[in-house]
Amino acid sequence: MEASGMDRLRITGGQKLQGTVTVSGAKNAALPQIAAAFLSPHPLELTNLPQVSDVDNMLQVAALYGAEVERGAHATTIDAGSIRSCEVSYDTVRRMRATVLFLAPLLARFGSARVSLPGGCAIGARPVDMHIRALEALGASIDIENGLIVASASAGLKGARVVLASPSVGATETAMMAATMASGETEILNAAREPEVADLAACLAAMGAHIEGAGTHRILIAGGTEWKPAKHHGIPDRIEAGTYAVAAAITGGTLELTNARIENLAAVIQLLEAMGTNVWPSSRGLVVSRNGPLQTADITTEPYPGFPTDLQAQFMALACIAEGTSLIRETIFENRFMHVPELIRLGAEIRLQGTTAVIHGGKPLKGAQVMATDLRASVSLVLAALAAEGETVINRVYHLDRGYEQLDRKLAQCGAHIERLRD
Ligand SMILES: CC(=O)N[C@H]1[C@@H](OP(=O)(O)OP(=O)(O)OC[C@H]2O[C@@H](n3ccc(=O)[nH]c3=O)[C@H](O)[C@@H]2O)O[C@H](CO)[C@@H](O)[C@@H]1O
Ligand SMILES: C=C(OP(=O)(O)O)C(=O)O
Repeated sequence: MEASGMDRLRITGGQKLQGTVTVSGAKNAALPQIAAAFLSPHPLELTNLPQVSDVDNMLQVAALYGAEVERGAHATTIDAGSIRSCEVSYDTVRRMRATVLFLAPLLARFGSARVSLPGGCAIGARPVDMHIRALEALGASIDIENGLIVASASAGLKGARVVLASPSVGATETAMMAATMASGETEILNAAREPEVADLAACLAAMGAHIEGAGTHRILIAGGTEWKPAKHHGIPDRIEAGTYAVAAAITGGTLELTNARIENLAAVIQLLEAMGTNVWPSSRGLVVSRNGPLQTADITTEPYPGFPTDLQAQFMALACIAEGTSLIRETIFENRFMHVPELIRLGAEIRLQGTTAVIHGGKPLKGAQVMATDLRASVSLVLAALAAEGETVINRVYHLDRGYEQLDRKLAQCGAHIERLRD
């Protein structure tokens, strides 16, 4: 049955999760790769694609530009041979910020593009000034007109040094994609080092691009790519893996996370261990287990390889269970504490002091009706509910469906008492 926007999740807490969870492909790797397909007139086949609504929406937007999109369960082929650099309505793109990633490929391929300026969202204002500065450094002229980013480079983009003011993931991806079609070489300095950036580079390389240094602060891209048909298998979702690791820790259970890549989770594993959870590699991924008491934490979100902002809300739920005071500082987004009032509804004691959350853990959590306004905030409520006494109903499940493939089924298979209430 199709998931509805108004579905709710009912969770009865108290079960120790046991079993195996298969980690899906990374949403945040898939989204830029769908945009990258626009650089080439040849088909790009993406495998290990997660079945999440953000991917569906991104593919729908690709189709609006004229791409031929074939969709399998965990794969897609995007043929951008006959796309147009047209305008897609704000209503279509406002649901997803990642659609701004179509700007660079459209501009690089057609010499002009008009893409809706994405709005802010629940976690922050999220401007795209660094994307724009990067394209300007490559020779584009850019104006903002009636809510649109209007970009042109009639003489083509020219390779250059692009120095990012901070290591933005999206701006690094924009610069890297544009540079593959510029004339000459581009050097991106202060580049984001996230694994999803390196995976985009691997995808672009399979398509014919020449890129060095992705995954480091300095990326070199040779322009003038001769594109070819390509196939790329995306990396597993490190944020989904981290979320299930917290599910094991918060319930005092044991989960094997198949496909999880230890090398992309170093800061997360270090923190789990510091909080009293055991983590070890298995032949298929990693195992996370807790049977002793949880310890408090002192967490600061940072760009990769630091602790990821996309796991901040989940670890806040975990800190609520640890006896004593934990601190969580959010340094990436200015408003990413929307889960705090809802965790308080479940009985947590949390005080906000500017960008720091002070969690007085160890108070018993009790089920309640809750809802959240973004993906990771929602999943933190699911995690807290797994550890809470009694029944929790989480509204607005569509936030979860944006980025978690079959969350309810994966948790139920490991013993969680979780049920999707269809609208
Ligand atoms: C689809 C995707 O991959 N999303 C991820 C990506 O988002 P996204 O690519 O949007 O995140 P960025 O790394 O660009 O943003 C980091 C910070 O820089 C700011 N900024 C960014 C661009 C810009 O032009 N100007 C500016 O000020 C943002 O508002 C934010 O405060 O990385 C974030 C940080 O790891 C993750 O939380 C998101 O899950
Ligand atoms: C913030 C996230 O995604 P997006 O950048 O697509 O909003 C996320 O995945 O947690």
